[in-house]
Amino acid sequence: MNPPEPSRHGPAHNPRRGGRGGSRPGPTPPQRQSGRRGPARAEPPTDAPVDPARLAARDVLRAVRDRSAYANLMLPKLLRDRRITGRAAAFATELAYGACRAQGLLDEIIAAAAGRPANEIDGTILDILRLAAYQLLRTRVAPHAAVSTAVAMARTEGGERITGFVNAVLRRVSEKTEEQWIAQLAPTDPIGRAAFTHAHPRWIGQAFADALGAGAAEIDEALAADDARPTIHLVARPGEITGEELALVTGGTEGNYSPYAVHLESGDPGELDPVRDGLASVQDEGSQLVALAALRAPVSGEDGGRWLDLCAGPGGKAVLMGAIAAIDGARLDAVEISTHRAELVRTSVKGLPVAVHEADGRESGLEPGYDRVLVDAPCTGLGALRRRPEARWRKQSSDVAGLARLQRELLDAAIDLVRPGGIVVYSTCSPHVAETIGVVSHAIRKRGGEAVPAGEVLNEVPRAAAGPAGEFVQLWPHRHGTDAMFIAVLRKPE
Ligand SMILES: C[S@@+](CC[C@H](N)C(=O)[O-])C[C@H]1O[C@@H](n2cnc3c(N)ncnc32)[C@H](O)[C@@H]1O
Repeated sequence: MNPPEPSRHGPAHNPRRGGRGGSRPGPTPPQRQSGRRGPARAEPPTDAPVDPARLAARDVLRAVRDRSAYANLMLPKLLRDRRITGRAAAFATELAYGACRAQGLLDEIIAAAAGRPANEIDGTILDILRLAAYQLLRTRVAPHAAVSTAVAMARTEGGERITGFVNAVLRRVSEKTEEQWIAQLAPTDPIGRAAFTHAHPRWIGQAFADALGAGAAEIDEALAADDARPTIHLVARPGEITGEELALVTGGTEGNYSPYAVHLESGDPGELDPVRDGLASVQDEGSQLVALAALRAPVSGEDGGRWLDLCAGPGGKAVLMGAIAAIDGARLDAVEISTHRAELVRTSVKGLPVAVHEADGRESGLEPGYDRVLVDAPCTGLGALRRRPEARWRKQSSDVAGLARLQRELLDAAIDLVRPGGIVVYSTCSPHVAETIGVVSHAIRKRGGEAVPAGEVLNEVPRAAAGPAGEFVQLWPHRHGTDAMFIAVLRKPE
């Protein structure tokens, strides 16, 4: 079997794709490509055995489709169970995550090549076609290897009757580059086109464009960054290790904004000593900035050290706030509605001055008078799609209204719980304006108070102003290399 071949998708940028920039289609050498290439014409399939990496990727696609599994939970377990390591593990990861991210785009191309909608193709065969189409269009894998392994998998699934179909569809897919397929199939309006090109549902492209507002011309860049494999972000635990030390120990690079952030290109963070020893954990740098904003924003009068995290599970921000509370002599209450997630918070805050309460944040029963409250609200998660490969194809625009209602209620409860002159930070890992500016503007209209310019609290972060007067912060993968976190800082009227 051919050894796994690296993707053209690099880690830190959107490295797409051979053929962009006007390379002319042409005959393709059968072996590994470097840089641009023309259409990846497939050789006749041979009866190759299928390697463990492709089988693992196929099984992930199947579990995602069949059982609504999460690819980023399923794959690491499967690799461990099957003892797939090294290059093979990296190849399986690239294929599984890449094909999940690109699913909608791949389905349009497969449908065009098959002459029928993707949802009319048997699911197990569609998984195989997606996997092979991904290899043909977005990696340097030799086309004959992509096709022959797909045909071999199809033979196991459906016998000889299906191999001809799979072979014919993939041959048609391989006759064009990704760019040529996009030119043929993409809608012509700018947002529809950008969404199609960067493999996002249209409504998400529209939500990004709405949130970019005056910056909507960046839509291509924004969706491209959201479609690229993200780097791993670690957070150094304050009081235990500095960001600089963590970067040295792990070979990573220090973050751009958070003093605790370290970025790694790849690898399994669970294998790192500082992570094993509880000195560091995985947390997007944008999430670190949320916790920092909650602790840095100036309260009126003395900070009495009574802090609250109203939506704490699984506990990333509670750990960072709790570690700083330990240094500052403060105490944090952490509320979480889900039993399982409250337990995760309990485990991660052990040894810190944090009390975990399993409760509905809208009626927590906690004594009002907090100096600082963080509402890191449940949301659509549209700002963290790059870290959840299949998520963009599962979410529905109809989820937004119900979440916005819950977000307004949680923010209202937070304002009840904070003392006059105290600070409420409202954040979402979604840039959708109905979940961000819409919720905060509603609270200010209803409850009064002022928005403290979040950009002043996080003055090290450039080009992040959002909202009617630029009073909120909206982070973006393409501008900041973080998830698309929204942050508003409110001070309760005295
Ligand atoms: C965006 S996550 C919070 C992430 C967390 N702050 C962290 O950094 O790890 C939102 C959390 O709110 C919880 N949640 C949902 N509805 C809630 C409610 N009514 N009261 C309290 N927590 C709620 C969800 O279970 C979820 O764990």
